[in-house]
Amino acid sequence: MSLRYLTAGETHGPQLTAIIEGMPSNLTIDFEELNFQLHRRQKGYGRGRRMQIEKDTAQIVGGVRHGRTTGAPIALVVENNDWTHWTKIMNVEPMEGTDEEKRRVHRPRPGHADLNGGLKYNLKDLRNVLERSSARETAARVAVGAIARQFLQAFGIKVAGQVIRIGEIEAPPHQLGIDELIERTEASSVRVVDKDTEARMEAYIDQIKAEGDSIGGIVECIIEGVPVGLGTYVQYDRKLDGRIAQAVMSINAFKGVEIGIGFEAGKLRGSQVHDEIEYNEGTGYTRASNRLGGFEGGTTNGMPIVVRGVMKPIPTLYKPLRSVDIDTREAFTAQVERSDACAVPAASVVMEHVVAWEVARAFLEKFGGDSMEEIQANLNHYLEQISQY
Ligand SMILES: Cc1cc2nc3c(=O)[nH]c(=O)nc-3n(C[C@H](O)[C@H](O)[C@H](O)COP(=O)(O)O)c2cc1C
Ligand SMILES: C=C(O[C@@H]1CC(C(=O)O)=C[C@@H](OP(=O)(O)O)[C@H]1O)C(=O)O
Repeated sequence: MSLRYLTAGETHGPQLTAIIEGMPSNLTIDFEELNFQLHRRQKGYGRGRRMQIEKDTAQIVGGVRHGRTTGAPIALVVENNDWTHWTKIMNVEPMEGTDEEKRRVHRPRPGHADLNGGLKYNLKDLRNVLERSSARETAARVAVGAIARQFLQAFGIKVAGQVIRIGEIEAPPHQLGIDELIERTEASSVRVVDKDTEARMEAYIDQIKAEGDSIGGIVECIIEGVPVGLGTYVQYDRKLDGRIAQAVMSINAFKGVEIGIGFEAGKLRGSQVHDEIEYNEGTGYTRASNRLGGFEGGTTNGMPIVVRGVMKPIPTLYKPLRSVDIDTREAFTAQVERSDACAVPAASVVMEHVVAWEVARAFLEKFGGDSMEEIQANLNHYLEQISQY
């Protein structure tokens, strides 16, 4: 059985819940680090008022004893502080003439899941769609991914993320190593490495917000220290680049994904794209460059995994777009719900965690075992084998 998880919970309900199955025993859980990852997801310039209400922390309510995993399913919970303000709206049926009726959502927002969800599940209060389609759910996914991240870290694998673009403003390229990248992006309100870009992005987000509009961008995730041989070319659904692409596309508002130079590859010649193979005593086989972002044949090649994702602008607009009222079928502007103007920095943290999860899953498939010790022994054996190759 491979590693898997499910989440449940509504954005204005009491809590988000996740169950992880397949984590080996004897992984030490650093609770402070887990909560730090949740905190990172809440930050970022352009977020709305909700992030001032929430102070996300995960409670682990199953599968961990004395700070270590036991091999049993891990259950975790992230409470919604906002629930106290929403209890009545969430619990009382919105009947005509009541206060709750005023909070019923019936003018779907273009770009959000409202109308599709209403039609598909036959729901006349689109709040039932909004509650689950909200990116609040990504708090649970970051909590899950933070455990995967700790699993990877135990084998020397590091994860970083950065914002590459917000709307018209692109971050200039840099040559920083992963540790410095982590340090610099952590100190930035928009998760970029240089202060000038940060200031320009902040001013740009302010302007967009003042105009009642929203903005998206491009984010990048880098995973370093991954051994060669995760994923495989032998079956379509075991290709790790494909699984990572699915994970990235599953993040709310993501409309595209690329690995390495991605779409650029369509413009260049083979000689400008493929990474030449070298052999060094000590480190073994390596590549002279990493344009293919760590993958050939759906399999890791030992170079850092580099993934980019594009996030569309936030659908809820304070200056709303045209829509149709589902009660009357008459043209109306879309409903305005409290909203972020830009969540690209937060989305970069989400991306780190969904990618880390997929890499951890592939790592366990390759070096499978029920305890951390067994997996370490399998890894050591494999590393010895490839050093002889
Ligand atoms: C971190 C994050 C925060 C988001 N915040 C908002 C928001 O405040 N308002 C909104 O309308 N959409 C927000 N979104 C986007 C919607 O959740 C998303 O567009 C919606 O679920 C529809 O799914 P789709 O865009 O993937 O098709 C956010 C997305 C992410 C990743
Ligand atoms: C709650 C989060 O993001 C929410 C994502 C979201 C959406 O429509 O996706 C809409 C907003 O919800 P609310 O109306 O409650 O403010 C965001 O705040 C979060 O990221 O934790």
